[in-house]
Amino acid sequence: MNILVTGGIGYIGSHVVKQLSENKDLKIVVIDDLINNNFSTVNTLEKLFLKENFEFIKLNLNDFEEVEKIFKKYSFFAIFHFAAYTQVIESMKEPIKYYENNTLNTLNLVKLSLKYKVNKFIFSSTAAVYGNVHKQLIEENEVCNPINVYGKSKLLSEEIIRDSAKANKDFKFIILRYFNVAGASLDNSLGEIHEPETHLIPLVAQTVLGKREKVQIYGDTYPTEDGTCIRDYIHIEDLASAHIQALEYLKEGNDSDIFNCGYGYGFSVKQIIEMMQKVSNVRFNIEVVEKREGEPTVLVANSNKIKNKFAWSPKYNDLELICKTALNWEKKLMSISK
Ligand SMILES: NC(=O)c1ccc[n+]([C@@H]2O[C@H](COP(=O)([O-])OP(=O)(O)OC[C@H]3O[C@@H](n4cnc5c(N)ncnc54)[C@H](O)[C@@H]3O)[C@@H](O)[C@H]2O)c1
Ligand SMILES: O=c1ccn([C@@H]2O[C@H](COP(=O)(O)OP(=O)(O)O[C@H]3O[C@H](CO)[C@H](O)[C@H](O)[C@H]3O)[C@@H](O)[C@H]2O)c(=O)[nH]1
Repeated sequence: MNILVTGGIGYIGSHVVKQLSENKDLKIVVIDDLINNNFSTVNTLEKLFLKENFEFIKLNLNDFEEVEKIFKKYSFFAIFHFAAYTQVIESMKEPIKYYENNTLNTLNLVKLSLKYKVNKFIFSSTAAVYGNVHKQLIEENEVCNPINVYGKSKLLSEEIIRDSAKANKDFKFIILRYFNVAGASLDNSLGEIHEPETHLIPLVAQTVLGKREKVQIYGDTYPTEDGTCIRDYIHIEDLASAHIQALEYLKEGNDSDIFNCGYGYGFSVKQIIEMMQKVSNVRFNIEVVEKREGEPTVLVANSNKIKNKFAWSPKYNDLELICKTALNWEKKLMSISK
């Protein structure tokens, strides 16, 4: 069974590919343009597979002709579509870049899926599609009102996928709306590599290790207990296993659906910093700076739906473990780069 994974060398895609490697009946074809220069991840993943079960193709999805050749060559059973740009601030400054990569390239993949009858489409969406929801826990049927271009580019992709499924009854999708993904694989073989890094947990880990001078808190006057924003941090291994379950769910003949991926409780920026201080036993400099543009105050998932409909029960919903694995991974990256 051939499976296409776009963005399979990235942070989340690589963990999913690793878990997919446990099923020896699958051939995984990864398309990735290596925008974060994570060549080492290609080697790590290649080692997990028999030669005939894995193929890495360095290609940009905007090369529609080449992408179509790949669809023609393999009759894909399913697609996991991770490839995207993911930086909220950049998306506000360069909207076209985001609509092209995140929306237009998704449209092309859906078009090719319909043409080549690839009927299982698993899409990486984001909690950023919700915008500022004034509820403690966000359900999937909440009205989506994204407040940044990144979130809008993903919501438009969702609509393309949903409308295509409405019009083509064989085409099924699972949209996974990830909350804040964090941590590294427990065996420390894979982790987060972003160029530049913008996510809070790896930035704090890099500060612990002396790679950065200080941690900046983007605003401490939000209407929360300690004034900093709250997010629902999900461990990467649990998020990856949700994808394996999504594929199973479609294989069992279930209908298309949308699922939040989070644990259902949130931590503030200050709580993350405190936990990193605890696990590392290192004090570091902290500076409160301006709020970031396009920043929701609280994003926490109601995760009942995924827990009830998938055979998914999170194993690593432990902030200490998330911070420890993130820190171990940053240590490894630093020792390699020395
Ligand atoms: N990391 C998070 O917290 C988070 C949260 C919500 C949603 N997401 C979504 O999850 C997906 C994966 O995120 P990630 O953190 O692993 O990002 P990442 O940057 O680590 O991985 C994305 C991968 O896609 C590739 N890529 C991007 N555009 C491409 C293109 N046009 N052609 C070929 N390859 C391309 C990159 O080279 C990269 O390897 C994205 O769709 C993102 O929007 C991530
Ligand atoms: O140096 C930093 C970095 C972040 N933050 C704060 O920490 C929180 C988490 O920020 P991240 O940048 O780690 O993550 P975001 O919540 O901005 O965004 C992430 O989660 C979103 C969904 O919740 C989207 O999916 C998006 O792709 C993904 O980057 C935010 O309140 C942010 O303001 C800081 O205070 N200082």
